[in-house]
Amino acid sequence: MLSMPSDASETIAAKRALRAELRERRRIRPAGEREASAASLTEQLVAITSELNARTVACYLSTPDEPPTRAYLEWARANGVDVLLPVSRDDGLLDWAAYDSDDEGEDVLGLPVPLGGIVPPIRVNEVDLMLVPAAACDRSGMRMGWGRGYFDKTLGSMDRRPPVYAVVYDDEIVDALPREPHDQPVDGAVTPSGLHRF
Ligand SMILES: Nc1nc2c(c(=O)[nH]1)N(C=O)[C@@H](CNc1ccc(C(=O)N[C@@H](CCC(=O)O)C(=O)O)cc1)CN2
Ligand SMILES: Nc1ncnc2c1ncn2[C@@H]1O[C@H](COP(=O)(O)OP(=O)(O)OP(=O)(O)O)[C@@H](O)[C@H]1O
Repeated sequence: MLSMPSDASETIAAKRALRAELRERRRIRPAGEREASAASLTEQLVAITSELNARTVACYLSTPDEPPTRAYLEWARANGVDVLLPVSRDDGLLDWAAYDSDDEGEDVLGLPVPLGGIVPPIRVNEVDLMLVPAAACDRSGMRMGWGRGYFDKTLGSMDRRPPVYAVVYDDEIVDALPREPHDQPVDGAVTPSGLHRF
């Protein structure tokens, strides 16, 4: 792991290097390991949703390399839990769409999105739980994403924040991450091995 950088440009470079390493690690993660962890990740996502008695959650539609969320999303639909999913905009902000059909398209960055309607942006302020994608998080709760600041801006603009949990693989919880002033912390992480509160 990299040493802690001291100034802003070093921090940005350190994040970039770490993201490249994490992206590669996800890319080469053996399919067998991914599949073996999928069921326990789903159980953990269901457990935190049930524990918080969440009626509405924000989550994401996973890409093949990300910790898989689709089985959880199906559970949510079958159990009357409303789900909002992010749709990247090219101005750096997120729209949110309801998970109300299996039809998928791609957003401006090529990420999977539901083809249901975009909901009024205020709705994300009313969710009971946010399950956010991340590249890594550290034991103090710092989250590092994929480098466009979508979730920092979303979380930074919310005045009443629900519990926010990053969804990552176990080896993506690290001791310390390079940190910039705008970085928004999370309350914990959900991994295949369990729930981690920071
Ligand atoms: N499934 C899923 N949906 C999601 C996210 C996600 O992480 N996963 N997002 C979570 O925020 C948003 C999209 N975020 C993105 C952030 C960066 C890049 C990207 O292309 N990054 C550059 C590297 C930039 C850098 O290192 O500075 C790259 O990968 O080449 C793509 C999407 C919204 N939807
Ligand atoms: N609240 C904010 N207001 C304005 N710009 C921001 C804000 N948060 C982040 N940014 C900008 O977004 C860029 C990416 O930020 P950062 O590297 O922290 O993203 P990230 O957390 O990895 O990405 P994401 O949230 O999309 O997963 C930075 O260059 C930063 O200047």
